[in-house]
Amino acid sequence: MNADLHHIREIEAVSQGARAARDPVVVQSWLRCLEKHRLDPATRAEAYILPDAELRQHRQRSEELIAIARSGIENLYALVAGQNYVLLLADRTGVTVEYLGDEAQKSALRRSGLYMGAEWSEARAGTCALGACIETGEPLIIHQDDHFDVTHGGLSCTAAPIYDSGGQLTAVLDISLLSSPRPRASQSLALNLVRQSVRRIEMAHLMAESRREWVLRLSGSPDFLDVDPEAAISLDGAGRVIGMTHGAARLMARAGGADWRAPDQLIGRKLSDFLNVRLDRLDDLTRQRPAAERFIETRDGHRLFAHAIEPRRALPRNTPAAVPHIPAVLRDLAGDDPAMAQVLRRAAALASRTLPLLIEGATGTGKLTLARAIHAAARNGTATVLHCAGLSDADEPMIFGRIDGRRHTPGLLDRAARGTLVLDKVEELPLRLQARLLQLASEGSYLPVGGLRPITPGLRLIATAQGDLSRAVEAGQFRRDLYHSLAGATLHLPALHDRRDLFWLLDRMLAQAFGQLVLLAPEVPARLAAYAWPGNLRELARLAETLAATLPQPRLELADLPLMTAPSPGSGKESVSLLAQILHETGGNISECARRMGVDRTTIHRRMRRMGLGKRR
Ligand SMILES: Nc1ncnc2c1ncn2[C@@H]1O[C@H](COP(=O)(O)OP(=O)(O)OP(=O)(O)O)[C@@H](O)[C@H]1O
Repeated sequence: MNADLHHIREIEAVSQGARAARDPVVVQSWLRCLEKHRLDPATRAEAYILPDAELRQHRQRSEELIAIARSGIENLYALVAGQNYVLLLADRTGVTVEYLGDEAQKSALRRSGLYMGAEWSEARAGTCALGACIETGEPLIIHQDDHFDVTHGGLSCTAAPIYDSGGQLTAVLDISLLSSPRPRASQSLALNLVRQSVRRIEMAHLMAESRREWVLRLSGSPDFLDVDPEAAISLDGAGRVIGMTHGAARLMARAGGADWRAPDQLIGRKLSDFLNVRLDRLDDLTRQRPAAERFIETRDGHRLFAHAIEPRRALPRNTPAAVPHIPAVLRDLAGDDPAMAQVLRRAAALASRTLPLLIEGATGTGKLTLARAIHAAARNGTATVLHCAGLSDADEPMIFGRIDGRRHTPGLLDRAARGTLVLDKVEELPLRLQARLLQLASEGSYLPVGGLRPITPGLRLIATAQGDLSRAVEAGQFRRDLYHSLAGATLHLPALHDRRDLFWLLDRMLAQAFGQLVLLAPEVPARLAAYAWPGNLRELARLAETLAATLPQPRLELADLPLMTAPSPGSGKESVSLLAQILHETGGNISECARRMGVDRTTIHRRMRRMGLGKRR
């Protein structure tokens, strides 16, 4: 019987209750394919690769995870170098958002779906390691004809789930081979490696999140406790669990008779429900004492070794969990605006990493300013800006330097070494220079003009683009490979008319330019809010400068404003005072009103008095 037919018959037999000589996870996945996903084993489906725009959305949602997982993935890839393994990081829907594979095998890998953007959900691809791992939440191997669809019958795939610190499955790490030895057991080492990488990724994630909390790291043996622990738990000031690695979730579930699949049975509970540890004795478990003396017991009687790590800045006991630290250079870029707060939180998390960043936004939204602030927040060296608009092929030596015989004329990249290179308006880069920059973006090195040996300048790359760079890719104006290399993480800056901190920004700009606080007449805010600000922050900054030069006194009247004719999209607020409107929307809640307008409560009271608005209930 032909092998494909044999495979289909085996699946049919399993569906009718026959016992199969297969790993039970494979059998259960086959049954899900038939019953839940309604797939037909006789229908072949090639690997599905998402269109670019959709992939981009998936990558954006996973950016922080990719940033944290990247070094773990790279280490794993280095461990299996030369053995034809491909590494895929998929989000929780099964879409590959990060990929490391051999360039030489690229087209074969793409055809087989071991590639960026491939969707490996069980519902789409049938039994496969990524899909089955998402369905079961467990590490597993799907080897050759374990795959439901015969199309994937040559692949051997091993995957382990990555859980976030709240206990939710957030991604899957997969290590795959296009062709592998016949015995399934050949992949046992791969399973251990991928498990270990995932454990370290989760650990790095938890540690990055928990700088201001106590973290308790645990291990069955004291030997690797301080360098490579098995599990970790973060705690609030009252000794309640606020975060955990998956290893810790399993351990606590076992110790406390809870279900690790129900994280709410673990998060928020007292640590003492699971471990015999007193919160006031955590100090005894720090590295002040030798690891072998730091043992504790679980509630179900297992001995573990523990390593308690103090909060970076201790919080008073019983205070709620602290907000992540955002360096002042970044915090200074916005008032109280939720979209900006999110951008700045992500920027702070990404600042100290080497991952290339892409900052997108309309003209004047502050892309270059943000790029410089990210550099200032974390890196030594200088931030060098390459203005891509107006560059031509003739600028190659200016950028890459030139080697004539033994003479090296350094270029901009040499001068930028060990700092940050900002590629400003990268969408304007001519195609030839895009090709030249690809090596820098993907491998970190470049060839000077006339040079034979690549130079590795140790640069962090930040690119800025006006609008959506993926559109330029789709229009064939920007290289796709360069785009993927640059967009390690993407930050989107909102347009000014969508920001809630317009008045905070204006107050600050006017105060700086005028030398003291400038009061706004009651009608002014509504007029400013009704305007579209097509030039965004640049336009606001210019307005502040002009006003500061022309205002006779520190008070801004409607008549002082220039003619501003572009109405804000959908605002219709021209005739309504913004303050009155927000007061109405918030039911007269002064604090909320102050928060929304990006000013303090006294300012609201003062403006209300000036506008003759009584305090409403
Ligand atoms: N966070 C901010 N607070 C106050 N002013 C800002 C801020 N960001 C930018 N600006 C002002 O806006 C101007 C434009 O900023 P920037 O050059 O960073 O924008 P951009 O998005 O890179 O612009 P473009 O795409 O048009 O080159 C700056 O010169 C500065 O005056």
